[in-house]
Amino acid sequence: MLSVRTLFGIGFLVTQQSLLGQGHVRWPLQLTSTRQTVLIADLQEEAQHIDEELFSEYGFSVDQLMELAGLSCATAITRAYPITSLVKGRPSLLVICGPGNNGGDGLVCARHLKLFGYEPTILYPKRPNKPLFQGLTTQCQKMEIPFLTEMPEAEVIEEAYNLVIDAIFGFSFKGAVREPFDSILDVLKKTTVPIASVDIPSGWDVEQGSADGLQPDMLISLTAPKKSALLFRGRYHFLGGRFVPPGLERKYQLNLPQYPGTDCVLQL
Ligand SMILES: NC(=O)C1=CN([C@@H]2O[C@H](COP(=O)(O)OP(=O)(O)OC[C@H]3O[C@@H](n4cnc5c(N)ncnc54)[C@H](OP(=O)(O)O)[C@@H]3O)[C@@H](O)[C@H]2O)[C@H](O)CC1
Ligand SMILES: [K+]
Repeated sequence: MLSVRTLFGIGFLVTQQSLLGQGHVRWPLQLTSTRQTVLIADLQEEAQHIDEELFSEYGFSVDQLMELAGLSCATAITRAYPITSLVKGRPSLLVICGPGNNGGDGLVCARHLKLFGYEPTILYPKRPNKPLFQGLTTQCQKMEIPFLTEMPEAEVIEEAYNLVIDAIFGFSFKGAVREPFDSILDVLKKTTVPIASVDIPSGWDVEQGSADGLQPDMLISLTAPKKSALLFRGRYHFLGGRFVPPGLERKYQLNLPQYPGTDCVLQL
């Protein structure tokens, strides 16, 4: 059971509901599980600022961080759903990629999962006309990962796949879901196959979540859990994206937990 604590000099406990009702609660929010306590990127803009500073002030490139983010996701999936635990005859997975960097994380994740012995299939309906995403698509094709041309029905997903990886939207999602992703999310809400969401369950408001939205079995928070992660009710919550320099961690008071040894993921 998750509990939430705000620390405004003195610590006191509040309920999740009352906390989430306050749109402008500032840092730090804590997310406590039986394993770890981590602080949460409270506002959508803060998650975006951290991301921008990694590129502008700290000299990273998008493809570098995306590679580490996608590798974290693939590694976390191997921990939660080892091949030996999968119920279908083949270790088949469906990876659904959106039009932004969250979708890029999904492509990288699919490539690593293939190397780890899984059989991913990708749905990538809206592809940005940028060399980064074209390169990631080519890499997946050369890894002999099939691409679907349309979203399968919920029953087909249930028959064919052990897990759906939701890499549709991350922290830049805003407003009502536009097509084709609206129909895709409707199908995902109907399926009983477990869903692993990259960074944020797609369709959820980054801060407020979504009462009637996806209910993934797994969430892989990247850099730091976002505020809506307080509403995650699935079985597996992992932290990934082990690339935050100490100065940035101090500036945003991230107080990230220690990753064990050389691991790129941590179960929360
Ligand atoms: N620092 C890190 O932790 C890193 C995280 N990474 C990953 O990047 C995403 C954030 O990526 P970003 O490209 O900023 O945004 P998204 O992937 O969340 O989505 C942007 C696209 O989504 C479209 N969009 C937005 N809202 C809607 C909507 N309501 N309906 C349909 N489509 C929507 C938007 O389209 P526009 O037409 O508005 O342009 C964009 O195309 C983060 O969450 C991590 O997963 C990086 O990989 C590395 C560093
Ligand atoms: K997502």
